[in-house]
Amino acid sequence: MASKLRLALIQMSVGDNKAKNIARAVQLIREAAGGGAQLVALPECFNSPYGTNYFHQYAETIPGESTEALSTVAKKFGLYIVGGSIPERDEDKVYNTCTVWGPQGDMIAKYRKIHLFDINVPGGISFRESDTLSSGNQLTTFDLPQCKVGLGICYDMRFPELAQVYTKMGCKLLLFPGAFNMTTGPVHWELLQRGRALDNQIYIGTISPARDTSAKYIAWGHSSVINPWGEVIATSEEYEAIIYGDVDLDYVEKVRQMIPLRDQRRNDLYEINIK
Ligand SMILES: O=C(O)CCC(=O)C(=O)O
Repeated sequence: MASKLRLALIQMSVGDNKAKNIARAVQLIREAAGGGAQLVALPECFNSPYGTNYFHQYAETIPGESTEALSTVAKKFGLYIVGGSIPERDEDKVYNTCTVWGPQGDMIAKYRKIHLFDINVPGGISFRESDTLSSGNQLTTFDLPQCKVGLGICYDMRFPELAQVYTKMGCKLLLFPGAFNMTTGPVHWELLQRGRALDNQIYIGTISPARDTSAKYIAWGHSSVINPWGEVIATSEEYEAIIYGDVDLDYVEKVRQMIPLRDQRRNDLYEINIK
């Protein structure tokens, strides 16, 4: 089994014109293909500004115009694409949904954010996704030739149980499209990723939109790849950028041999269960 995987994280600028957002995503995916990426990942809400007042307006069904574009471009360049997320309409509900596309243009996974972002930090940020979004109810993984990959979206990263369960399912890479903000981003964004990577001895990739200081919700940026040793191996500032990260699956095993947490767990005293 191949042990190397080149990721490209597309930290793209997202505006209020959906067609332009989709076109920009396609353009940057093409560029990432030229850069040798085997898997390209987009940010949370890549086709719509992030905000409860936008989700219904920008929501579409799957298939729909955004996901059709991803399918076409995945096939054209023979790539895996993790389509960040879009507001997905399904009957009377809207979800924050990530779709994954294989090199033949087929949808190989669909994940609906399971932990909705409802917080209130006085003087900082107050947000209630649950005012307009419904939560998904399923963990989701997909298989690459190199490894199994687990999916989460943004706030999902705060729940260590999710990453632990994915690890138990055999994932060696977790991807979190996410748009942290100017209150929680500076303190929590990198710490959470490094924590999840280190706890589980896996790779983590996060994909943010670029920062737009004129937007109502200002994204933190700083998309990154973390290795199983807890190191940041690729990252960025807040601007639009493609971040390449080279994942080495053999290194996962090396780290697990050096610090053999998996054999030292006290499953006689505690255990993470998969429902
Ligand atoms: O957890 C946070 O601080 C930010 C989460 C978020 O922005 C989201 O889930 O979309």
